[in-house]
Amino acid sequence: MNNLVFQTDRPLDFIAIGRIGLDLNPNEINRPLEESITFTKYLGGSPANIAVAMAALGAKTGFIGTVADDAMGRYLKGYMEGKGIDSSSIFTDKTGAKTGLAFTEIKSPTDCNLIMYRENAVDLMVDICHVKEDYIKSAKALLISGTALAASPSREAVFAALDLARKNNTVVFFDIDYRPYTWKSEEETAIYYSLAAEKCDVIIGTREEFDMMEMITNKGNKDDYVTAKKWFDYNAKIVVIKHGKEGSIAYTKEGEAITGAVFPVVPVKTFGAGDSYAGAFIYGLINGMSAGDSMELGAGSAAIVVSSHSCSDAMPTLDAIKEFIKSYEKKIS
Ligand SMILES: Nc1ncnc2c1ncn2[C@@H]1O[C@H](COP(=O)(O)OP(=O)(O)O)[C@@H](O)[C@H]1O
Ligand SMILES: O=C(O)C[C@@H](O)[C@H](O)C(=O)COP(=O)(O)O
Repeated sequence: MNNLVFQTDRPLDFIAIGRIGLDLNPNEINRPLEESITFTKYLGGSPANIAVAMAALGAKTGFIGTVADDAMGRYLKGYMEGKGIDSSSIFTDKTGAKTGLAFTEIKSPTDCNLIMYRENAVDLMVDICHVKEDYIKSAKALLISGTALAASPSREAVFAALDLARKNNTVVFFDIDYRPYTWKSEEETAIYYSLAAEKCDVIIGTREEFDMMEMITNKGNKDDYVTAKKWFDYNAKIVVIKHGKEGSIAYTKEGEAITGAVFPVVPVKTFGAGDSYAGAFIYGLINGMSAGDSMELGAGSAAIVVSSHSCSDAMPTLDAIKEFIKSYEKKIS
């Protein structure tokens, strides 16, 4: 049981809107990117990764977004379809915009960086006309992620999706997903993030992401509870603040503070922790699990994904997460 109300009579469990792009992960790891020679291409983009995570767990999943009118766009749409994700709202852009690229650098298990190529990024071409009320209404939950607020027309499309979700009792999750690329300034980011967060039921972000979002209204605050409480005065029912390998804490509007489980591992790379955590956490909540149990599922999924070379390709099934948690607990007992 948790404090969210999901409409049970919906054909889809979950829809995400926003970024879908490519991750190019070096095959020669534990060295600077300058020394990496070959790369493996994976589907990437935080909301797309979360959609893949949900589908791997068995959720009926859809996606709203735009892909390039070329081989990379076809690859990404085809990949989603291959995972059983409904692609009826994945549109092919005709303006010549290109797929956003994320080159990951895996210097060591804990020192990882990202270079994003996002000039004229096609994922930011998602437009209000791509957001259909019937589609939003067909799902129990909608996920928006912050980077889609960085520019028009994507910004307006996300706000339209938010309003339609609220009108139709589709529960809205907000993954802050702060990526400095494509934003003009930190102040601009904080303002649009806050306007979106006010409308959301569940907000998920790292401590640093909340610091960014609240830089105008809660400047200098480092207290997780003060952070969470601000959003309960609007529409939030759960606020999750992530602290990397130290774990996470969730606050509920009813006054609970839940410390999330964490299954520390020596990772291959740090990427993908947030997206896999979000996917399994949301899956748990939609399936009636408590916030604490959902956080445990998220932490198990994240431990598996950081131990793998990719994000999207490594998203685990429910059985794989349960098996991982069982064997982890056996190992440390
Ligand atoms: N080295 C690690 N070992 C095991 N679990 C991890 C590790 N790093 C992160 N996680 C899990 O992933 C969750 C989200 O990670 P975090 O790094 O805070 O998110 P993000 O990737 O969005 O920055 C954490 O709460 C934790 O459960
Ligand atoms: O979101 C992107 O465009 C890049 C991702 O695909 C990337 O792999 C990544 O950084 C995952 O983010 P995280 O889960 O928050 O670590």
